[in-house]
Amino acid sequence: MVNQDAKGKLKKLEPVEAAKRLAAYAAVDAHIKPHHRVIGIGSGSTVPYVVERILEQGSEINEDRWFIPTGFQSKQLIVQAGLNLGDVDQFPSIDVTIDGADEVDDDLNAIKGGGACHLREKVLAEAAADFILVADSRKDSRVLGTTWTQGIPVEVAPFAWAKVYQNLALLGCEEPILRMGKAKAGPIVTDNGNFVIDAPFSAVYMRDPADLLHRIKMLTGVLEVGLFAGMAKAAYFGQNDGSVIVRYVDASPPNSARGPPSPSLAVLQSFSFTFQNGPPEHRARIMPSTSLFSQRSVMSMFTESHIRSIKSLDDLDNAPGGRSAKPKYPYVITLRAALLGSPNGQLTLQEIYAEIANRFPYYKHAGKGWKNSVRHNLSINRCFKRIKSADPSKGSLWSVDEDEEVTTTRIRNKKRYATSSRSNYRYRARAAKSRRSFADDDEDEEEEDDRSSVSESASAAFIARSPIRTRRAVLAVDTQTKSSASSHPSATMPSSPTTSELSDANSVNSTFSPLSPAHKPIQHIQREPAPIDSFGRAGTRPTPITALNAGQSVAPRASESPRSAAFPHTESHMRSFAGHVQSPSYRFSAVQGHQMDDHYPTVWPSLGTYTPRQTTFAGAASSTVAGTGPSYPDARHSLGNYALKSDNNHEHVPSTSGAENAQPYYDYPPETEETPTSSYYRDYATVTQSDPHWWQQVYQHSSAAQQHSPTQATHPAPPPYYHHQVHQPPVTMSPLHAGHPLSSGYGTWYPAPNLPPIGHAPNGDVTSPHYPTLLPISQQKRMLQAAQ
Ligand SMILES: O=C(CO)[C@H](O)[C@H](O)COP(=O)(O)O
Repeated sequence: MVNQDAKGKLKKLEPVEAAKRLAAYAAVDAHIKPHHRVIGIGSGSTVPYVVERILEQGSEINEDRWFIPTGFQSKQLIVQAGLNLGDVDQFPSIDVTIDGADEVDDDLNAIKGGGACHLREKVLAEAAADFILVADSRKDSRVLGTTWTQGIPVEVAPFAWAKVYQNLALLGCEEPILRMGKAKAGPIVTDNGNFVIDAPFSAVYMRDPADLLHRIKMLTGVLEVGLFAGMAKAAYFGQNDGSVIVRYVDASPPNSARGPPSPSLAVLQSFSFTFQNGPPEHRARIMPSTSLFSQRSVMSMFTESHIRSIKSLDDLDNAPGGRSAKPKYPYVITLRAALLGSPNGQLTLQEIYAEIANRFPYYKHAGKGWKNSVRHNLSINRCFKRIKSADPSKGSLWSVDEDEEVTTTRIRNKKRYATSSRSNYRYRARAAKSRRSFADDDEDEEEEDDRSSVSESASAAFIARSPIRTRRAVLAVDTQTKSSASSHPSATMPSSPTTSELSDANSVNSTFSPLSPAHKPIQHIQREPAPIDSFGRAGTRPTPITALNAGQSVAPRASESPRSAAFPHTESHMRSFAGHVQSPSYRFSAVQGHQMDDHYPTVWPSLGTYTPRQTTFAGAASSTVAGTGPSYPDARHSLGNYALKSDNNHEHVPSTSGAENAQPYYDYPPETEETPTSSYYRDYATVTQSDPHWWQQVYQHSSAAQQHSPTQATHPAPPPYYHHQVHQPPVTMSPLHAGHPLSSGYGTWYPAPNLPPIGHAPNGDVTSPHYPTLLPISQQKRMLQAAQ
C-alpha cells in the first residue's frame, strides 16, 4: 500500500502531514461504515489521506460504493484510486461527506474555499446526511478569521465581480481581493468557471458567521460563500502528539459514527485509535481546554427520570466539600429545582439568583459568570417559561413547563441540527433576543458586564453569547501500537489565541481600509449629480464608498441645520436642549449599551443630521446602561420620556423618571426579531419616517421642560408621554438588508466597517460587539485619518 513502507509499517511523515493523516483516518474509521454507499470526497491537503483510508476498507466494500468529488483534485483522487466516480446530479443524497477546512470555530462553523472549491463543497456538504471536517490542529480556532486571515472566499460570476467587490466593501469588508492565478495571468477560475474574491471581515462580523453568510450571499452575482455555518456534525483535528481531537456539535457522535465498526479498525492493526471514554475526571485531565468541554457532557450523567425526581433545591446534594463547594449540578437542574421549590412555582430572575446563592453559598462569591449562565440556560431551554408579571415593577417571572422535555442538551441539539444552518441561525437570534430582554431584568448584571475589563471582553463575550458548545473528545493512538506518526518530535504549532490576542485582533487601528491600491480596478463612474433635498443638501442617494476621494464625505455638513416653517429652529436652538430630546435611534443605541457622545450625530427627521453638544440618553438609558459612564446623569434628566407607538404595536415604553422605576421597555415585534441588526435598521428607518409634527411637539414640550428647569443638572419636570402613530407602515427590514447603506435626508450611512469591541471605541466609548453602530461616512473618514 502507498502509505506503508517495505516492512508494511506506516510511512513516516512530517509532523503536520502526520497530523492530517491522523485526523483523516480517525474520521474515516468513525464515519464511513460498510453500509455507506455514496460518499462525498472533499478537497484539500488532508483529503488524500481520507481516500487512502477508505481504500484500506477493501475493494469488496468499495466496489459497491459511489464517490462524489468536490472538484478537480478529488476527482483525480477517486479516479486514480480506482473508485467509482459519481456526481451529485446522480446522487443528490450522500451518506457522508468528509472534507478539509481552512479554519473551524468553536461551533464547527468553518471557512472553506482556500482551494476555490467551496461551491461544490457546499453542495456536497448539504447533500450529505453527515458532513465531517478533517484538518490538522492549526485549523482549530475559536473565532473564524483568527488564523485564516486572507478572507472569506466568495465565488462570483465573472462578469459581476467588480460589482460584488464594491458591495463587499460596503458590507464592511476591509480589503476584498480578487484572487489571482499563480502561474496564470489574471484571476483564478474555479472548476465552475467563476472568479473568487477573498473578503476579510473584522472579528466583530466573524462572531456571527451565519449572519455574515446571509448578507454576502444576498449580493447579486455571488454564487457561493466559503462560510459553512452550522453544517458540520463533527471535526477531527490531528495533533502533533499523535492524538486527534474530535469535536461534535452534540454530546454524542453523529449517526454515521454509530453502527458496526469500520473494517479498517480491525484490518490495520498497526494504527488504531481509541475513544478515551471513561470517567469525566479522566476526560478532563486529557482535555485541558475544560471551558470547551461544556455542561453537555456533564448533563449526560443525569437521566431524565432522575432530573424529574428533583423537586426543590433541597433535593440537590452537596458536592464533596460541603454546602459551600461548587455545586456539581448543571444549571438546568439547579434552575428547575429553584423554580419548582418556590411557593408559586414562579420566580423573578433576581429571586432565582437569591435562591440559588442561598442554597449554594459558593455562588455568593463566584463572580458574575454564573448569572450569565443562569440567564443563558433560562433562555435556551424550552422547559423554562417566561411569564409577564402582573406587577410591572417586578420584571418577568420564570416557571417550569413540566410538559416540555427536560432538555438534555443532546436531545435539543439533535433537533436543532436536524434541519439546517437556518435553524441554527434562528436559534441564535432567539437566544440573542432573550439576552436583550434579560438586560432589562438584570440591571446590576449588565452594569457589571459593562465595567468588565477589556481582557475579558472580546473572547469572553463571544463565548458567553455562543449558545452552542461543541464537545471535544480526544482520540489517542493506542499506546501498545504507537504509530510512526507519533514518534516524530512535535513541531511547534500555534496555540489557540489567548484572550489578549483576541482583543488585539479586534482592536480598531483603522476604521475603513480603502481598496487596496494593488487591486483598485473599479473605475470612477460619472454619476448624475445627487439630488438636492428641500434643504439644499445633496446626497439622498447612496454613494458608493469607492467613488469617494480620501477625506471626502458623502454629504458635506452645513454649519447650521436648515429651517422650515414647521420646525423653524436653528441648530443652535437645538443644541440648547440637547439633553432633552433624543431621536429613537439614539435611544435604541442607548439600550444596546452604547455610550453616545458628540461623535455620534443624530438624524433629525426631514432635517438632517444634528450633532448634539454632549452625551445624552433617552429614557432607555435608565435601564440597561445605568452607570456605564459619565453621561448617565444627563440621561437620567433627559426628556426621553416619550413613547413611540407604531402600527405594529411596537411600543417603546419609556422609563418614568429614573432608574428606580425603569421597566423593560423595548419589545421587539415578532417580524423583526430575527437579529439585533434588523431591529436596528428598522428603528433607524422609523426615524427617517417620523412625522415632523411629532418632533415639533417634543420640541415644544422640551422647551417647556427647559423653562421649568433651565439646566440639565437640576431636575426637569417629568413630561407626559407622547404617543406617536407612525403614518406609514413600519419598515420591517429583514436581516438581509442589514449591511446595506441607508440614506437619510441628509446623507448616506454605511455600516461601520470595522467595529470596535467592548471598550475599544476610538473615542473611548463603551460599545457592544453585538450591535453594530452605523457611523456616518464622514466620521469613518475622520477616524481613518486620525489613525494614519
Ligand atoms: O475548502 C477547501 C478547498 O476549497 C479545502 O478543504 C481547504 O482549503 C483546506 O485545504 P488544505 O487542507 O489544503 O489547507
